[in-house]
Amino acid sequence: MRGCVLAIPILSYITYINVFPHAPKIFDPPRFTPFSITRREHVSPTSIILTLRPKDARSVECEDPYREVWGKGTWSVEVKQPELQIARSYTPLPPGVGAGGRSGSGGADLRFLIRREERGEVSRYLHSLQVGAQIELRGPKVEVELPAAVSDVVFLAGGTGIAPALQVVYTLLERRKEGGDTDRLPNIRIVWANRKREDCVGGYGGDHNPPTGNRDGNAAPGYIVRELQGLQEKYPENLQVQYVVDEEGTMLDQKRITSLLNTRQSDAKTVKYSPVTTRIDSKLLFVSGPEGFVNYLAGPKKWEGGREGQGEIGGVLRRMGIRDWKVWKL
Ligand SMILES: Cc1cc2nc3c(=O)[nH]c(=O)nc-3n(C[C@H](O)[C@H](O)[C@H](O)COP(=O)(O)OP(=O)(O)OC[C@H]3O[C@@H](n4cnc5c(N)ncnc54)[C@H](O)[C@@H]3O)c2cc1C
Repeated sequence: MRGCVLAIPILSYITYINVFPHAPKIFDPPRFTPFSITRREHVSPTSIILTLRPKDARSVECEDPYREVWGKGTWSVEVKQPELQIARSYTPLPPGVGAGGRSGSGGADLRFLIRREERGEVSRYLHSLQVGAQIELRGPKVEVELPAAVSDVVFLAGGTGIAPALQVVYTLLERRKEGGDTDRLPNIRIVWANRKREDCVGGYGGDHNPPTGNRDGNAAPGYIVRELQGLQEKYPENLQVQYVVDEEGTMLDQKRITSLLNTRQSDAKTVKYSPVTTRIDSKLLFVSGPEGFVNYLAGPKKWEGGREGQGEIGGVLRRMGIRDWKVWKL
């Protein structure tokens, strides 16, 4: 029996090195891995995109070093602030079709959308760094493993919560298509909510057209909007994106969510107390963004056994009595 237990990992390792003979490991938790900043782009008054490349030249030569984790679902890495010795999580943006494109480094580059928080320790540190600076990352941490059977995804994203939405599109549409799995491409609907138009310039869709006379109507779309538009052009049947902007009075309310979920308002009954995760694997409803955004729409996450868990469904979704969607708070 003992031999059996040992043989399984050894066999898996041999299979792994046969399939990926030169696959170097970029990450080596619990250690941090050094990367350097190769690009720094301002994408709104409060946000930048940083492109990072591993300092180890061997990993840069690797064709697709994050292949395994991209096959799973949404993931994050921790970034260290060396002076304070603290770390925060950030979400790699997938290789883009619009603004970013596949990196010239053979795919080892990682891009991050980073919002500067007033008085935030790590986000202010990241915003202060210039091209050439070194950053240390640890991970990857899979946040949500996407089930094979998924047929419908609704993604409610606030601010930088759009990063995991792009990851879901990448894993479920891009990777599946690349793998020839075109029969299993799900239907994905994203709503990207921002406080200000400057965070999503040029982003219109659904019932939301540029107001006449609006200066932004003709402005070049922002970085992430371009990426979303590129994906929509590539997957017109499978991807819809709507934008809501607080300062323009468009809202992510019960009516909008009801229409996204294709449930009639009269079907939305109040439930008493339902656990967040159900056994449904085919319909996934993500709520991703700052704490206040997630709390308002889906109720707070909860500390369970020393780690942050999903908690109960609360907020708007609880009032709607969502039954046949599996809800994930990110
Ligand atoms: C899985 C995961 C993925 C994430 N992905 C991303 C991503 O891709 N991009 C991204 O930008 N963020 C992302 N985040 C959020 C990120 O991890 C950080 O929480 C965020 O950058 C703020 O960290 P900070 O150290 O700058 O702020 P902190 O120092 O932790 O401060 C947090 C908040 O408290 C406020 N605050 C701090 N000190 C004070 C004070 N003295 N008085 C009053 N208020 C104060 C700050 O203004 C800030 O709003 C992610 C989080 C998770 C959990």
